[in-house]
Amino acid sequence: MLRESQAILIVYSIVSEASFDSVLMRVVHARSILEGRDVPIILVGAKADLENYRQVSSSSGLQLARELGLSAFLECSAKTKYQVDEVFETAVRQMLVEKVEPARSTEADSQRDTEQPTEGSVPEDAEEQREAGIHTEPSGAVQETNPAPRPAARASSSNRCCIII
Ligand SMILES: Nc1nc2c(ncn2[C@@H]2O[C@H](COP(=O)(O)OP(=O)(O)OP(=O)(O)O)[C@@H](O)[C@H]2O)c(=O)[nH]1
Repeated sequence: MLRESQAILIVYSIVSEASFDSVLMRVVHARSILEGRDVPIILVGAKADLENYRQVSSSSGLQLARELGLSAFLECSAKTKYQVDEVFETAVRQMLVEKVEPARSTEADSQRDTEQPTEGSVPEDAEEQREAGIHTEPSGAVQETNPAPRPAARASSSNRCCIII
């Protein structure tokens, strides 16, 4: 299952430092199974409604995602539904730009592809972060949805997303 995934969500709980500490191990494990395939890995901090019990800051989540070269970082709450849709939308968006099937690009396609803005690594500067799609939510939660640059491609009907909790 993991081997055939086209997007991977690695989920920890913001109220459990132990679950956050296990992220590195889970990313290493996922990458070892992917054997070099460039599959987007998205880091998700769950139980974001439990702000009063928070053990892992949003900035720690974002920093780890950056350090590990992950594709995106978000926090969500299954209980309140906060950003749950965004997690899956991000996964799908990332899958659609992933090299799922080599695109048979036409001249028009290649022209369009080269006109798209180049998305890069996560900047430190606040203004650049805003432009890059990193949002600071009213709750203070940081959402980083800017993907690392990936080749344009076509989605296949058999796209799979694997969630590691
Ligand atoms: N407050 C809150 N509780 C949640 C959320 N998601 C899950 N839970 C609760 O966390 C407990 C475990 O949820 P599960 O869905 O079983 O998750 P799990 O990964 O199997 O279990 P844990 O590792 O114990 O969290 C249950 O009591 C859930 O109701 C959330 O977003 N907010």
